[in-house]
Parts: sequence; C-alpha cells; structure tokens
Amino acid sequence: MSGPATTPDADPGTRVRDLDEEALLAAFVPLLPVGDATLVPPGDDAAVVAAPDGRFVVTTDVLVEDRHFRRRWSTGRDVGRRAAVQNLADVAAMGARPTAVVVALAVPSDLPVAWVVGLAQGLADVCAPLGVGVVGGDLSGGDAVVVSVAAHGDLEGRPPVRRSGARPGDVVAHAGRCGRSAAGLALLTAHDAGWSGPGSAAGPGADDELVAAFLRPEAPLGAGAAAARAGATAMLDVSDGLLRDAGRLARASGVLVDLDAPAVAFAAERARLAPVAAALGVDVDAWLLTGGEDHGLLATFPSGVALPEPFRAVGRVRPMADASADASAGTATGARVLVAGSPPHVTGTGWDHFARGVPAAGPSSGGAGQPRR
Ligand SMILES: Nc1ncnc2c1ncn2[C@@H]1O[C@H](COP(=O)(O)OP(=O)(O)O)[C@@H](O)[C@H]1O
Ligand SMILES: Cc1ncc(C[n+]2csc(CCOP(=O)(O)OP(=O)(O)O)c2C)c(N)n1
Ligand SMILES: [Mg+2]
Repeated sequence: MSGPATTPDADPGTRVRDLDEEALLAAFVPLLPVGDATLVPPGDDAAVVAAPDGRFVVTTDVLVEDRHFRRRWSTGRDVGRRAAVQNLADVAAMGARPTAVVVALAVPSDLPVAWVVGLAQGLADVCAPLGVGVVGGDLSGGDAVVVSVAAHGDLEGRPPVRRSGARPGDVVAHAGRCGRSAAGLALLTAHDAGWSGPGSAAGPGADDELVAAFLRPEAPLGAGAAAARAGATAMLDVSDGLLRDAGRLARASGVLVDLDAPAVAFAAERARLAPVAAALGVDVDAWLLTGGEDHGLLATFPSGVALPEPFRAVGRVRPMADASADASAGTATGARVLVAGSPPHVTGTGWDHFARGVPAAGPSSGGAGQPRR
C-alpha cells in the first residue's frame, strides 16, 4: 500500500476522512478474492467475468445501517459476511453457481477504516471458498453505512429454478437454518432493552451461538445447484420468514403449500430454540415460521426424488382447490400456506420493510423481530 501518511494497519483510529479515495481502496481491495470466473479484476471502469453458460443470473440486495444491522452489534466483518450470504443465497436459489459480486458502499466520514477493511474480509470469508470473485464496486460518503451488493451466477447448462414450478403432489423441502437469526435478533434487542436473561436456561454461551447466527448467517450456498441437479421444480431463499416466502412460492406456482407442524418439520431446531423463547416470553413457532434472514433454501421436488443434502422434507404441495374457506380468507401470504393442514396460528406474517403495526420482538412479544413504526 502506498500514499497515506497513517496506514490503517498502523493506526486503528484512522477514519475514512483521514484518507483519500485511492488510499481507502488500497487499504481493502487487495483483500478481495479474485474468483475463478474473473477475467478482468477491479481497477478498470468495469470488471469482466466469464459466463460459461452463455446466460448469467444477476441479483442485488442492499443492507442499510439500523435496518439490517447495527454497528454496536456487528463488526464490519460481520456485515461483509451477511452481505455476501444474503446475495449468494439469491443466486443459489435460482439453481445457479455463484461467480462474482460487486459491492457499492456509502460510509460516514468518521467510520474507522478498519471497519471497511473488516467488511472486505467478511466478503472474502464467504466468497473465496466458493471461488466467487469480488470484482468491483463503488464508494460514496453517506449519513449511514449502506452496503449494496450485486451478485452473479452461472446456470451450468440447467434451466433456472423459478418460484413458479411447484406442482400438487411435490414434496416441500428446506435446507439450512430456521428461526436462529430471529432468536439472535430478539436476544440482542432484549439485551439492549436491559434484559439480563437466563443464558442459563439453555446453557452458558448458548445465547452467543444464536446471536452469531443473526450476525453471521450461514446458508447452504452449494445446495441450490444441487437442488437444481436433483430436479427441483421451484425454489427461493428464506429471507423474510418461512410463511411469507412459502407464500410467494405458492402464489407464483398457483398452489397451496402445506407445511408440517414446526415440531415435526424443525424438531431439532425447535428444541434448541424453545428454552430461549420461553425465557424471552415469545412463541418459538413465531421464530420458526416468521423469522427471516437465516437464508435457508425452500424448494419443491417431485415426490419420490431423493432429496439432495442437506434438504429435509417439511411439507407437501397441494392444489388450490384444497384451500378451506378459512384459508382463502387469510392474509396476503397466509392464504396460500397451511401448517399441518390449517391456517397458521402465529403472530405476524414475516418481514416487510414497509408494514406498520406489527408487534416488536423481545420479551412479551410474539413477533419475530419486526419493529413497530
Ligand atoms: N427496486 C427494484 N427495481 C426492480 N425490481 C425490484 C426492485 N426491488 C425488488 N425488485 C424485484 O422484485 C422481486 C422481489 O424482490 P425481493 O423481495 O427483494 O426478493 P429477494 O427476497 O429474493 O431479495 C425480485 O425479483 C426483485 O428483483
Ligand atoms: C437492526 C435490525 N433490525 C431488524 C432486523 C431484521 N430484518 C431486517 S431486514 C429483514 C428481512 C430480510 O431483509 P430484506 O431486505 O427483505 O432482504 P430480501 O428479502 O430482499 O433478501 C429482517 C428479518 C435486522 N436484521 N436488523
Ligand atoms: Mg431482495
């Protein structure tokens, strides 16, 4: 690295405003993984990435400070990991192999340079092992940290797996975590509000594991392509909660999704979360059914197909004709999704950035993290 009188490595107090743009880029761009498909890496006006299939999958998601993360909870590295996972999960959900991401960043001038360097490390933590390149981005000043990622993927000759292909009789399967991120968020929110709860209820350090699941979600990013190879008929990643996202799949496919009861579909996860939910006074099934941001994959497969690891059957696709009058009269997402054959009985329907009046998470609340506005 050349240029700055104070290098970020030498002085952890260095702020973004202490560097010029070139020096800031020089502090973190060398940490970014090149990626297997990268033909022209960062440094030019745009990168060039191979698209062996001749088509490419592209998606973007933005993370906004105090909406998706708080700096008092998350390090830069946590946010980098989360930004990568959230975007690569969308690529995986199309049945594609992720190839490259670009990252646009708005940062306040008093942000420590070390936070930005951490962000690059977090992106690298997730992307490098998958051969995914971080091939470029953009920098701007801003009043809050905003991290906008666009991710690309290769379909390797397969058709994309869309939300619309589920057919009655298909098995509904899930891969990855469920409810943990919501539990971690509820714990952080409760601790912020002065709650000093029984980490004891679930064993020492147990809370840490759940908080980590919120701060650094781990998604089954290779399972999307595996599902496609196995013949998945529809798929999406669960970012806004199982009910809400299953509802999107069901609506796109013109079917009903009938999920097994959480105690059956997510028995181990539920047993893990139940004591923590009880300590916080929340409904554990609300975490499982409406908690978002675990970025598991929800897919449908023709019955009889051997489910690829780590998918587990969690329900059945049924024809719309099976909808009871009760279900048809349900909410936007609820109408399409049953739990053990009946309309779900949990508070909240999953995350919506613009919804109002949904209960807040934490002690004595049934919701899964939706703020009251
Ligand atoms: N600002 C936007 N402009 C165009 N399309 C958008 C915009 N925001 C979201 N979409 C599209 O709407 C669909 C649903 O978005 P979203 O709920 O964010 O999906 P996901 O949960 O997979 O990130 C996606 O196909 C997305 O590309
Ligand atoms: C400070 C904070 N409050 C609340 C949440 C919970 N939360 C924020 S966005 C979201 C849903 C997923 O994000 P979204 O932007 O909808 O992602 P997408 O569905 O587009 O992938 C959840 C559960 C959080 N992550 N951080
Ligand atoms: Mg999105």
